[in-house]
Amino acid sequence: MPAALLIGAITHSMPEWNDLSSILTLKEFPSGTREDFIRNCRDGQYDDVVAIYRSNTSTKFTGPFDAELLSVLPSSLKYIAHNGAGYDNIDVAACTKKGIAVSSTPVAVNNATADVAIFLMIGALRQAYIPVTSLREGEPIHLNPITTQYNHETGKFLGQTGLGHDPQNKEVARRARAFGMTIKYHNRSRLSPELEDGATYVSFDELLANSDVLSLNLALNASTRHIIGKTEFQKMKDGVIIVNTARGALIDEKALVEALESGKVWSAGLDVYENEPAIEPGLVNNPRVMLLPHIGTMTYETQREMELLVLNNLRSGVETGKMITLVPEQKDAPLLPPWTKRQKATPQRGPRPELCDALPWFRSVQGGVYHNGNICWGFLIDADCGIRSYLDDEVVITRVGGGCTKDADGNLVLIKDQDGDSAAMSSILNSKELKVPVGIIIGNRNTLLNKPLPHRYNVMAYFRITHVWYERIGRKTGAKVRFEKLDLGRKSWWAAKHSLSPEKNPGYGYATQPEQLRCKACDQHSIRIYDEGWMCLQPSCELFWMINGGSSPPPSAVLTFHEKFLKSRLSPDPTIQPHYSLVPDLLSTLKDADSNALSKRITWKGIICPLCRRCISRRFWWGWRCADDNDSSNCPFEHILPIRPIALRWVIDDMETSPIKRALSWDAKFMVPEIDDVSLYPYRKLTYTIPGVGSIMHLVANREINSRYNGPDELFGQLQCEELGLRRYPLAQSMVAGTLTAHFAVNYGMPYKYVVSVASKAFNEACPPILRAMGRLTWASKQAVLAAGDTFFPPNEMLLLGYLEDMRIGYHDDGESALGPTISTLSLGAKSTMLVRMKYKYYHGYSRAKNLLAEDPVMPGCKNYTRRRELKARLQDGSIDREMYDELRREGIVRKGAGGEATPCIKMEVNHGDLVVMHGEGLQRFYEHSVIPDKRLRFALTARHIKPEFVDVKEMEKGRLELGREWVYDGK
Ligand SMILES: O=C(O)CCC(=O)C(=O)O
Ligand SMILES: [Fe+2]
Repeated sequence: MPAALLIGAITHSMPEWNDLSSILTLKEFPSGTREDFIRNCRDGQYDDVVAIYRSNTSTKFTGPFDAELLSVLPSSLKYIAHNGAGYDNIDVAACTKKGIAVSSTPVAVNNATADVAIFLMIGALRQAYIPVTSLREGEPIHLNPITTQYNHETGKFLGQTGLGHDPQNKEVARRARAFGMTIKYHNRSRLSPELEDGATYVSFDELLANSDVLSLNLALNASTRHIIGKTEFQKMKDGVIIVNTARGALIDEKALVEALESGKVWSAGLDVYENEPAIEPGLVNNPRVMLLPHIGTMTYETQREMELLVLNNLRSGVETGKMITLVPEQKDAPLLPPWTKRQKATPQRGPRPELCDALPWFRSVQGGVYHNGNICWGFLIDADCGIRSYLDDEVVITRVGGGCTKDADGNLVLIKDQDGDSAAMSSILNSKELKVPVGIIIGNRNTLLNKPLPHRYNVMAYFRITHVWYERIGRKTGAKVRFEKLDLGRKSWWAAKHSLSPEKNPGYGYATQPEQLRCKACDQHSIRIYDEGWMCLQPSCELFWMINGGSSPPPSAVLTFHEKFLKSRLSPDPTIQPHYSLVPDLLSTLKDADSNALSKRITWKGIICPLCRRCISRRFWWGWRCADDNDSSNCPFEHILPIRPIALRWVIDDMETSPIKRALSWDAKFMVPEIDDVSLYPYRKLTYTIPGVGSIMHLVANREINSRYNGPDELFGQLQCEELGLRRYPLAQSMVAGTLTAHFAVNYGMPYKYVVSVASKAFNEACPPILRAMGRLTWASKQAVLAAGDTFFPPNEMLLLGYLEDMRIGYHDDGESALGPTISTLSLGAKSTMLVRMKYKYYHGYSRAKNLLAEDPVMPGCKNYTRRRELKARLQDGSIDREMYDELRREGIVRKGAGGEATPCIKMEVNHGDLVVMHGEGLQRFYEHSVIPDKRLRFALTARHIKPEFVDVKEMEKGRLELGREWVYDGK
């Protein structure tokens, strides 16, 4: 069991901490020194720790969680649940880099801290310290010498400053409003009206100049340290009142002392200090300052609420992979877009399939445009953006891919004119018309940014399509598109460090419009794109691509974009909203999903790692793991789904979960089996025989068979309770490296080369349901082999497949040199359709590459059967020679297109409990099969005999299987 470590103490929620012991080993470091703590880490005492509970108070035992401390913390650590609204004693950036999630307690403290802020504000306004102490010191009532400057708060401005959406601001504001104060605030960006709640947004300087009371409610970090210092005090009103309940170091304390002494600041109310626990003597000695010993959150309710929030964060991290109140730096992480990794030498994981798995708005594993329903949702810019492309902080200009070939120098050149008719182009035009935001991904082969990109694929942002037009590219007409970032309110992650934010960029603006002229030949408007001059952009116009309506095209292929075209911006439009999250958070939707939801298609799609933001495909039955199999240094994130067994009732529609006896009718398009209700009673035995090739025996189960003790009904439940080791592997032959199979698989017994990447599991490690199924499969194989009059070799290998909604196995054969001729399958759960068809090359007599088969078997049912059989007969009787034979056969090759696949000859509905046995080597050699389950949970257990001479002796042991009495099946 993984462990959690408590540093320091929990005062009010010890029972809840102890409750965690059901999922975690609990360890404690109640007090000590940094040296002690580091020693414990180095000694390996915390090597199983995945989560740490710490607080601002416990910092005195360990010192800050800085890079030094992080370097000794165990590599298993994934979550730091911090108790405190401030967390400046944690190096969040270093944590993020190491894939450690950090949470704080922002909300719990709001009310208590806001109370203290108001208490200090009134105390400071009335300079309460003076009368309070004078009374205690025996001064008579009414002889108090001070009349406070402010005797009523009405009408005073409360200037608040805050960065980020800190709800504490709101609580202070709400209280201050009750005293009749007006609220102004400053933030990095303006809040939405409902968060603003009547407060006025002003610049930082305005806030300083107009506030009567300035209350600080913001987090401390490098850019907010000393945000109030000498210069800021100078900008303030004379007699201003300063309140600080956030962090001491926001104010330069020495400057505050000076400002108090000079009278610039009338009084101050402080709960926090720059160098706690030390306090600047100039403050302690000044009776106009109200001082509190950092009591902002010191109420029982707040303390308990904070502790519970920390524990909930910790639990949620461990159980779901996501903390509830992650620190904002990790929440937004604008500098960490979702990404996929560079591909390794062995393509275990392909970057492109992982990207497309995780992003619903970019499911295109090939090509640069993702469109669906004639709408473009996503766009990839990688190596080839074409000539005259452009990229800056907010604008992307690129060609629309497709229609290209490589020339002798390896450059892509257009081979045909582009127009609005292609599916990609029309989807782009639609998205422009319908104002659909398009997500853009940038690949690291793109050189427009002029700096290295962090990952193979990087998600940029949502963009709007502003212009689509045509240009002359080489000898052809090519389409171009200009995108503009949707959210101009914040700087892009790919922007250079020192580049200006969009609002401050000179020349940028909604007022700037590209120039537009009407063509004198075609009377159509075209915008001016290039500095070199205006050109008509209508491909059909005689003046298309002629500079300034003259008779010559631009002098050079390299052109400069016109300033106005680059700088113009569409006005912001709040009605334009992306259809999908740019960074989807699938995990958050699965927290309370039931088992049925967990078998849905969406849950076997990819997620974005909440720690390192990598796109992760679902490779494991149990959930997602970020790290590669053989790469332990990687991100520690994994998410285990709370999978509970799905009832048979949910996957089978038949009224009582399966018929007493199945009614039958066959579609005349397919082969009709031979029916035998007697020899394997209570099974109905259906046999499909392809003469000279092989046979398929379908043993149809029924309710009686399925409901028996340890029968299919129970097996279906039992399999779901075991950790079977099911996972998805990369498809061996795939257009895109790393594409995973659309089903989960695991092998037991004799290993054979079909399984490339994992050693199979030995039968002596197999759980009872596997062995029980093996008993059934052995029985079924034997029936089929004996019926065919062949020698029976008991199966010594099993492949277990798991299918969730929409998973399937496409056409394939099971024929490998190591495999014997008999393959039997037990189906459990949802019904499926199994189709069998002749392989392409035997169907046509030539391969997909149009190479003639050396030996064409010319089987019944193949294409042009009569003609091909006749030709073959003529070759055999010597009336034509081989050359002639080949020449005549070549005439039959379909020149264009795929030539079509064979139509399936056998179609079976395979139900829960049914057994299917394929027997005959030719069935795998000449035919192929596919299985399409009925969208719900299904298992298929396939057993074969692997010829021992093909197996490594060291592995032989795994295939040893002596079916004990309890596993043997008798056919009932
Ligand atoms: O899912 C099935 O029923 C059969 C799967 C299959 O064809 C195979 O395991 O090779
Ligand atoms: Fe198969």
